[in-house]
Amino acid sequence: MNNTLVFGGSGQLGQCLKAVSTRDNFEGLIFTEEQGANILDVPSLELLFQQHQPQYIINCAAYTAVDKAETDVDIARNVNAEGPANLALLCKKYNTTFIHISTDFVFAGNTTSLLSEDDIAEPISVYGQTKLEGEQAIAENTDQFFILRTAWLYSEFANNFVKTMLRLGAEKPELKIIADQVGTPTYGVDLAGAILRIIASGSDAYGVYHYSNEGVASWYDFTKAIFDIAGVKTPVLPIRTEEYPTPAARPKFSVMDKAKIKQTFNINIPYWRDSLLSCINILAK
Ligand SMILES: NC(=O)C1=CN([C@@H]2O[C@H](COP(=O)(O)OP(=O)(O)OC[C@H]3O[C@@H](n4cnc5c(N)ncnc54)[C@H](OP(=O)(O)O)[C@@H]3O)[C@@H](O)[C@H]2O)C=CC1
Ligand SMILES: Cc1cn([C@H]2C[C@H](O)[C@@H](COP(=O)(O)OP(=O)(O)O[C@H]3O[C@@H](C)C(=O)[C@@H](O)[C@H]3O)O2)c(=O)[nH]c1=O
Repeated sequence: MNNTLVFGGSGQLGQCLKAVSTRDNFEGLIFTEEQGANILDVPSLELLFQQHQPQYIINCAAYTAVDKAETDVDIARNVNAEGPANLALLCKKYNTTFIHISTDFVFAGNTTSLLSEDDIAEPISVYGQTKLEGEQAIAENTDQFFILRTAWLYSEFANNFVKTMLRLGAEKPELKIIADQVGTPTYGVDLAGAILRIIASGSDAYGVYHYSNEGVASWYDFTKAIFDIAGVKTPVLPIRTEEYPTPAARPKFSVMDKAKIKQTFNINIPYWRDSLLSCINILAK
């Protein structure tokens, strides 16, 4: 059995990991937020590593408020860059494999071809910049790491775009949603399954991997699908990015190539709309 410390377990992906590990009888995950773990508190982290001698850690902890990060720069950098650096140093010291989650927002989004792991990352937001700094800090401080870049995460847990749209759809007479930002929605339960598969494989094919669901959508397409599946009749109007000003810029194109993770770990990735159906069915219960 692998001893795996999970950080950020109370967040969306952390809750997906709890649900999927229970569903699949995957043993050995230790959810450190239940003991108040803070990835910025190095002495407490060291005690956790000493106590559990983990083979793996999974870092789901992050500062994810994309717009707020533009003004909360120091906090975002602490959590997204300094925290992963702390964990990487301990992973090196304790011979632990580090599984870290990053984002499509490390890319500028000014291309139109599928983004591979080797493509240049040039973030256009503080959130994206601090997440990239976190990736770099990990690679500088340890060799045994898997960095999984994912995108547009949603699930039945915590706050996310699907829940926001269902709420706004019930409150507003119509919604205006950006149609010229294109990416791929990702069901957190699918991503959690992929993370557990990497651990189960025992693989040492360390490095950066892209994982989202299959297919392509704009935020507008995503919203139309949410309403279609959930039976929400509220009209949805497609708009340009300029018509919905936000503090943080977002990539216009962030569709990722998943060939590397599929081939390395023999993973089947569901089409985004199929997974959305599963999630909305659960939310409807
Ligand atoms: N959500 C999305 O759309 C996407 C997310 N990602 C990445 O996926 C990962 C998981 O995201 P998601 O689950 O949605 O994020 P959430 O915001 O739902 O969860 C983040 C978690 O991190 C915790 N946290 C914050 N600061 C600290 C700290 N100093 N020490 C310990 N825990 C801390 C939060 O706890 P608390 O609430 O108590 O502060 C929260 O439980 C992140 O790395 C994110 O960047 C990538 C692409 C898309
Ligand atoms: C609420 C709303 C949003 N939008 C647009 C704004 C934005 O471009 C897009 C998504 O909005 P949100 O702010 O909910 O999503 P956002 O927080 O930008 O989502 C991102 O989160 C981080 C953590 C990631 O890592 C990314 O992969 C991505 O999932 O939808 C509209 O066009 N109309 C609306 O009414």
